Amino acid sequence: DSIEFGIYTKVPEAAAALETNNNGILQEAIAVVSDVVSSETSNRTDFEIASPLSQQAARKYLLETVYEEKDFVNQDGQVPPYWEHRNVSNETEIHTMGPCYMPNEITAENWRQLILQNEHHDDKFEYSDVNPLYQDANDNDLSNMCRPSFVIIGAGKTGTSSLYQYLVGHPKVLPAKNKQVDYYRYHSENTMKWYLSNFPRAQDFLSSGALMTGEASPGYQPYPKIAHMLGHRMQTFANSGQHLPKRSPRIISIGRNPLERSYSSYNYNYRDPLIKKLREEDEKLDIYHDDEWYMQHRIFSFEQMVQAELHVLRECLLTSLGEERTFEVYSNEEWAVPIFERRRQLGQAPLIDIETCYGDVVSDAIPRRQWTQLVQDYPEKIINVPKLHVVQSMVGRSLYTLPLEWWYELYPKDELYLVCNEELKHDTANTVSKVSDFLGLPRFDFTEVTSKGHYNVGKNVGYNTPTQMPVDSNSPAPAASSIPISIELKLQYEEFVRPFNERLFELTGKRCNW
Ligand SMILES: Nc1ncnc2c1ncn2[C@@H]1O[C@H](COP(=O)(O)OS(=O)(=O)O)[C@@H](OP(=O)(O)O)[C@H]1O
Repeated sequence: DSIEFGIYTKVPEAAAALETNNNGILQEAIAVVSDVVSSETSNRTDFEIASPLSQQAARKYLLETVYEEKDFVNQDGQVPPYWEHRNVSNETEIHTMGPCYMPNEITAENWRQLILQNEHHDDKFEYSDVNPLYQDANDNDLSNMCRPSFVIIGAGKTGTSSLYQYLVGHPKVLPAKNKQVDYYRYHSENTMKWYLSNFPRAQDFLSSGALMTGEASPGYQPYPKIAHMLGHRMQTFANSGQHLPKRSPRIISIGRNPLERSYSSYNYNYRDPLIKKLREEDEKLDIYHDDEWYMQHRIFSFEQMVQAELHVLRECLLTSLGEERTFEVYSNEEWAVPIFERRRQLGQAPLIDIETCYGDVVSDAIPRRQWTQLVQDYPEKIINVPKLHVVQSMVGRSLYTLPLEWWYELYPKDELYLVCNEELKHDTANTVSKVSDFLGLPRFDFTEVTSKGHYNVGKNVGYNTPTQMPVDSNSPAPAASSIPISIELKLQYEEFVRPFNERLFELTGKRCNW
């Protein structure tokens, strides 16, 4: 009775609908007025509780309880990813749940409950529980799950952990289960459902009023196939029966002084874990050596490794070898061939997959051609480490433009953003603010968040357990001048990387101080 009272008094069209038996309009009307009705009577009927909630009504609730219109368009007129939605008549409207798939069979009552239940959340977000081994998980049902709105793709050792921690410090950004989900790099055989289970759920968005979540996996950037797969999968699953906008997340990349990045990677991916491992083995035999001893006897120096790699890269990139090998690898990729062709016609630099430069395994002892001489000259030194692909490309991963040229081919230019590590270091809060503006987030003062410190500094090992270092403690990263490399080799290195830096600045329209 109370429902009918509401309809007849508040929505005259519904009365007409009832008379003509037009059930569709009636349902809509019921949903729209149900909150008015519920405030008028505490005795709601079962009929109302079970009525399906229309998108329009759901949005109305959201705006009354969780969001404000101004959340959906920031001070620069930017809309956070996935919140903009064009309806059938091509008018822009806000999508009901932005990056999230609507909970299944949502009714007026359980929608209200979702919001109410979570009103007093305590920053602990829930993540769905999807077993990665369960390959048949039904990707058609992604209800309740939410997509990342940004992905920090790299480069490794440029400050990705810090930038991620700073961004999730924004009150409207929720963290992923781990900073580094690595889905497209190490788990791409898993379902999309598994990937999304690494992000907070629709309930968490509703309870906190968040606008987005995201992740940071520096293993994505170097690989052209990941550049393609990420966009392709996100768009394929965009609709999943719910007509979400067919968009990809925004892509963020950080560049850092190339030599400093190489040195950070040398320490983190090679020297430190290797010393740790060798020392553990020696300790079992009651032997103790200091770091210097290991550096002298068991570990290749930074200088030696840079020299070996530079040799291979010159051979590959200063000739047409890299181009030819890349073409060979990608000539069967449907998505890549037209890009090659178009660039050729426009006279643009050919795309290169730098991984093709390093060649195959030579033997058990020599995992890559570039180290042949080194391993023969110093047989007691060790080159095989667990993250060998990172070590083999210590210089290569500082040639940021090579992979990014692929990403820029595959994503709209205004959905990609380059951060300079040096700006992140010296003008931290401002730099994070600019990234936040790019993401369409409402303006927020990051000073308190960024002053907590630097993450994943120096000797920290483990991508998912960032160490935090106060910003005012001694600056973590060594200045380029204290990197153990001869002046001659440093000059060679710098001369080699310079044209690639320039290409990067031109590509991105942004110049860093190196
Ligand atoms: N705020 C800020 N500004 C500039 N630089 C910073 C910042 N925070 C961390 N760092 C330095 O970044 C290095 C770690 O980078 P990542 O977190 O991307 O590493 S990882 O690839 O995820 O392991 C690591 O470099 P090194 O210390 O030289 O190894 C950090 O010291």
